[in-house]
Amino acid sequence: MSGHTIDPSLYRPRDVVPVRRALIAVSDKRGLVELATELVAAGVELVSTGGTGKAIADAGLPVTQVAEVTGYPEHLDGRVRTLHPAVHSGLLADLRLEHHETQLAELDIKPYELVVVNLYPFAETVASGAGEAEVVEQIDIGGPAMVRASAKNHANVAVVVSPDRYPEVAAAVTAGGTTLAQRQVLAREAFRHTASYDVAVASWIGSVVAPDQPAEESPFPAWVGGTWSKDADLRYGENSHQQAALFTSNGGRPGIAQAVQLHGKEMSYNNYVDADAAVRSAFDFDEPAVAIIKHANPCGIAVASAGASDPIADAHRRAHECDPVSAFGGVIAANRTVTLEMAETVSGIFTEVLIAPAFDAEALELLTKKKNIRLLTLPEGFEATTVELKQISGGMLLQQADQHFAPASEWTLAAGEPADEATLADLEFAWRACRAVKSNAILLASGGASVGVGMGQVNRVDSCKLAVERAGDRATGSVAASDAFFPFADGLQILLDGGVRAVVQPGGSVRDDEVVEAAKAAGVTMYFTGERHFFH
Ligand SMILES: NC(=O)c1ncn([C@@H]2O[C@H](COP(=O)(O)O)[C@@H](O)[C@H]2O)c1NC=O
Repeated sequence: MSGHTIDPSLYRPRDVVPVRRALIAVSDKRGLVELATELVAAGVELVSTGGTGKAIADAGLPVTQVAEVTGYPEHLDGRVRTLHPAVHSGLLADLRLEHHETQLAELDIKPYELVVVNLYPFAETVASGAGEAEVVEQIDIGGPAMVRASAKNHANVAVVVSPDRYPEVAAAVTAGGTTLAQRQVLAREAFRHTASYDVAVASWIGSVVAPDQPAEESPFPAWVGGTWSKDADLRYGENSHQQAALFTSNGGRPGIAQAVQLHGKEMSYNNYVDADAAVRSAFDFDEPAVAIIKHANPCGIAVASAGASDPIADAHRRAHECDPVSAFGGVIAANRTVTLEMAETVSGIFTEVLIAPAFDAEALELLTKKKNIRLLTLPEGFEATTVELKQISGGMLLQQADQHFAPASEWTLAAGEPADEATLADLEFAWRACRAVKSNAILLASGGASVGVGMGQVNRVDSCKLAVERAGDRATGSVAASDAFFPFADGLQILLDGGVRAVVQPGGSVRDDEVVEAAKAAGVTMYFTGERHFFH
């Protein structure tokens, strides 16, 4: 049977509801005694579950244990405590309806006007690495039931799921009661809370207890849930006629969305997109590295040179030298603390955003003098994304992030002499750096720094032309990486004509022979990696 239909004329209006009786069952006991003290002072009768009731009683305040209300002791190891009509009828009675009031009186059940509940720490227990049995016991049943019942009945009951709301609710109670508008907002918060909680439970059971397929068949469950909360409305989206907002994931890994802004104007939509690309690129390296991004593509990536006195400053200087024209107004990510020396260079260049794990105090002091730069630190616990999501109309695509990287030791020599150690290191740098460049990607590098980047072209020939043109004289003697194979020898020929001396690419084209012949004819070393790094 679906829900009852009630004649709308039967509802008696109810706005301010004075609070006489409150049900409190909280796992997180922060602020509990303060709240209980204010409620008791306002003449409210408190009913509580075991631990909550004990904490209130220990503070010397009067409280009734819920077992006295239900007539049943808390049993089955606490699985059944509040699941009883004496509780739930008191939460669900719609006192705008005369017959609900009558039925409640006939059953001798007293209504609640305030419910304060927070749930067992399910997500925290999962995160702690606890075993299945322990996690199962942290699936709160009675709590969500009370929260949902009270939120449904917000015409009569105020439901509080966060200690942040205690002061305002206590003030309302003391002032004579909660208003309908207040209860509506609390109900909204309550349903979002239980929805997020159930998504966490459903995700855990579908990934840990009963995966839809064995992990070797698919790491993706047949159902994916997630909830996000709005962190900020942004000034506009990609363009000024598009509205946009930043949402942070509830319970996901912290990333750019949780970055802490230390200085500068509000982050824009494009700033977030570029900061994400910058971090993706710079944090792909273990050694000190800097990436400079424009329109989601790197216009300079470098690692510190061996023996540099200030490695991160050195990496930045060399990343900037790749393409100073494009770096104007860029978004920079550094994978190490920003030093004063790096700050001195950055402060001379118009930069939109600089994001790093931290800033030295002198660096921060210098950079905060610049009005236009935004300075951000990455959140604690930041880790690169392992699963990527792309929205398409009617659905989304999920994929594992491109985290597999074949080192030089796994490559095959396809043409020319084996590269010496320094050249091999440069090729490995170029191969890694090019996977942060939108396809078709060609990246020329020298000494652990990009010197020419050809990105996002619809054919590889144009990417080769771009990379060589941007590198200018620096193309001569550089090494090149191509994110996917050369379908013909024409693109490679542009690199060879530009003076590139070693190339790394996946190989695998039906015309590999032609490509290899062109490299051999030019006396150039070429390695095949056997894997590609498309990035769209
Ligand atoms: N079983 C029940 O009927 C039940 N009723 C309330 N709880 C939870 O018990 C906790 C409070 O317990 P205590 O007051 O004992 O610390 C709250 O997180 C509340 O959501 C229950 N626990 C789990 O389902």
